[in-house]
Amino acid sequence: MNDTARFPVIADRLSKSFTDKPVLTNLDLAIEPGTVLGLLGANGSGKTTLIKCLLGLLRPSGGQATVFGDPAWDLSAATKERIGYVPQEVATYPWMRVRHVIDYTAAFYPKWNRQLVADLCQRWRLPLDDRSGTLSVGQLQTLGIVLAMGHEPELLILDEPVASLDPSARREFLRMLIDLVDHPNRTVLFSTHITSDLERVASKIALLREGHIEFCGDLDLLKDRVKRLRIMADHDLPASFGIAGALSCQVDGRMAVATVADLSPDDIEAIRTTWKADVTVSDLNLEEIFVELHEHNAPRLAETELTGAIG
Ligand SMILES: Nc1ncnc2c1ncn2[C@@H]1O[C@H](COP(=O)(O)OP(=O)(O)OP(=O)(O)O)[C@@H](O)[C@H]1O
Repeated sequence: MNDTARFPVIADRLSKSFTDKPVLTNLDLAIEPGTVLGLLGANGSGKTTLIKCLLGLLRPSGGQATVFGDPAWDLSAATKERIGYVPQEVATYPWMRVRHVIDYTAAFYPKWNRQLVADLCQRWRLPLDDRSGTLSVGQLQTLGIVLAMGHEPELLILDEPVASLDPSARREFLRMLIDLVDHPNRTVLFSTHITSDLERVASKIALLREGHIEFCGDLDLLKDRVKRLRIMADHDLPASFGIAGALSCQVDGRMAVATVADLSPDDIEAIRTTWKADVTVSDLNLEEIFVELHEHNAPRLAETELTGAIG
């Protein structure tokens, strides 16, 4: 089986620049079927650009992307029927009533699950008789989700779909997402800044930084790779104290707190003996890892698998 048959979504050395500004640079990504892939990146890192390139809404400057084997820039109607997309800003015809927006969208699809749509509208209390132009931002976002779900897509691409949802609507949405992927061939690409949502529903995480996918894999693997060390030496540490490859390191007298990636147990033992120090190792949550990587302008994670667990 070739890769395009195995992976519903592939980006192969995908690049996208706007005039002379590179946003994506030789980006590689392959999403396995049945995955909820959480896409995480700083504002302006290129998440929407990547999503639009995958959907054929932007033409790449280099490389290529395929969705269900079709070139993303030239998706067939049959492939489009297998995709649901919730954009960052949902646009509808503002003069249409909500129920007419739904009927109008349903008319484009040979298969439409009216019961599912009715259930979702009821759960989210969508005012079906209101004109869509009068909906609040959050209501419009739920309508966008309903419209993307009606044809029961195999691939659902969500670009910050929950930013404006209230906590109960967000919880409902996450529950629905969990139900949705309880199906071996359903795949979800989910871009959001709400890391706790990703910890709840994402089976894999892709970190987008500096135009590349810096890490793509299980959240647990990412947590295994990035750890916090608290080092207490028996004498003051020099201001120049550092750990090779540390993402960040703060020194205060005898104590140092460092965030490290891919440090081996031998490296930790070396710190203990060199500095006659107690070293405690702790886990970080996804938000802390994200902040470490972005706020401290940390070096990129090496694209290697961890060879030995730290701890
Ligand atoms: N049509 C465009 N023309 C010029 N520059 C653009 C265009 N679209 C996006 N950009 C630029 O590309 C960069 C990436 O934007 P993009 O919207 O993909 O980021 P993002 O990661 O989705 O951000 P956010 O998290 O804030 O939504 C930004 O610097 C943005 O200004």
